Amino acid sequence: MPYPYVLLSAAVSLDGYLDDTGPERLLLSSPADFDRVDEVRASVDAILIGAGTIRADNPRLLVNSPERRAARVAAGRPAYPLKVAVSGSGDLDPEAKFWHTGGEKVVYTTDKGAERARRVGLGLGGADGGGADVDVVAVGVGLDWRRVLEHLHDVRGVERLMVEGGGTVHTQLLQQGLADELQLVLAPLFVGDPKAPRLFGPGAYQGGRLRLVETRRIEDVVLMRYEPTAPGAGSLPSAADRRWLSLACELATRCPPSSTAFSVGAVIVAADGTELARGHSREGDDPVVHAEEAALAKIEAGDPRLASATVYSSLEPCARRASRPVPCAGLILEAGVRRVVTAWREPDTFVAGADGSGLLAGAGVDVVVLDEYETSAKAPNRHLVG
Ligand SMILES: NC(=O)C1=CN([C@@H]2O[C@H](COP(=O)(O)OP(=O)(O)OC[C@H]3O[C@@H](n4cnc5c(N)ncnc54)[C@H](OP(=O)(O)O)[C@@H]3O)[C@@H](O)[C@H]2O)C=CC1
Ligand SMILES: Nc1c(N[C@@H]2O[C@H](COP(=O)(O)O)[C@@H](O)[C@H]2O)[nH]c(=O)[nH]c1=O
Repeated sequence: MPYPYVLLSAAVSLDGYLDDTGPERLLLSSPADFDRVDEVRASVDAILIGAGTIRADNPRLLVNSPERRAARVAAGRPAYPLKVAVSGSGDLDPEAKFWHTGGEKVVYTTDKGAERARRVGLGLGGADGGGADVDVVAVGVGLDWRRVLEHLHDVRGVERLMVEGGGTVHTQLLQQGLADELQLVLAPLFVGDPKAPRLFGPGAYQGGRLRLVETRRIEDVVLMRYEPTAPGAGSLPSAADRRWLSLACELATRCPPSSTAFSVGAVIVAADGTELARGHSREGDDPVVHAEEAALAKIEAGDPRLASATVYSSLEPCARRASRPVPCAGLILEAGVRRVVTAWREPDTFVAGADGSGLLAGAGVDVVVLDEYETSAKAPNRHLVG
């Protein structure tokens, strides 16, 4: 199920705090950085915050620039992005500015939280009750982030989601592998108060390093943009899974053309997000080598990282082949890899009933098919499959 692209945005002090404990919101960004944040807001379909930030900051979360709002409208979009809040308790002040400014609003909350929110007038559609255009979505006894993202994508049409904190929300989205990008601004000041909120709390983060994609000086602050790299676990896809699979699809376009074989790309990634190898069909001087085979051949047999690695392949690994004794599904099993992410199930073009995914799953491998990448995986094979 596709999710929106999730962009986490925050500003922190040199000692890692999001705010101080005073009554006013701490301004960490510089004026030009606040303008950059406004630009990012104008580029997204929705902005999400946790109820803690509504209670602490009473934010409006608007696109402040009239020019940017006009450009959105000219492009057929609403002037303001959808505003999204999450709350377990439903302890939401109906007078908060969040509900009375900007465009549409939605709050995801528990069944009990929804009752409480409705008791104070949210979601009732009253002209002056604060519920005017707030959609209160009850999600059951607990809030499952995947369900929230799915709902935002499928029901509200959100393709790009900006998350503006606070720390509780950022921590969960990062730890659950649901963040596509982190935009972090480092401000040259200290908070020094251990009671102040931190950006990231304790818990299980991805091992290894995130990918640094950009640094930018903006007046006296520095913007750093990172992408998480760690594969998901088991059948649950992570945001990084999508990025790696997208790379596999891109590698497929580099294959020497053929009218008798598919063009496929593959990447093998360790559990901590380190790329171990990549390959594509017919690479080097080998006219029959497959992508997964080419990638696996670059890793020493018995490499201890293989047991917890993920193989990304634009087309599912082959189950049978004439040109080699062992098909790619077999090579993956021999290598001890236990997780495969693919975009496209093999059609009957060359081998009838090929079921590499079934073969792998039958041997206990987690096979994840992200069919939203199928079109991209097929692109270099259009002459074969139409
Ligand atoms: N410098 C910056 O860039 C930013 C700073 N901030 C600062 O961060 C602070 C607030 O951070 P924090 O207190 O962590 O609050 P958050 O904004 O992260 O909100 C946390 C609340 O969101 C709800 N929530 C989050 N996850 C779940 C879940 N899985 N299930 C149910 N409910 C959930 C809960 O609401 P409930 O309690 O209603 O159940 C929870 O208490 C403020 O001081 C603010 O100024 C905030 C954003 C950006
Ligand atoms: N303090 C702080 C941020 N705080 C974020 O901005 C929100 C308020 O926005 P607005 O309603 O437009 O005033 C606030 O609730 C929180 O999400 N953001 C940043 O980029 N840099 C900062 O220094």
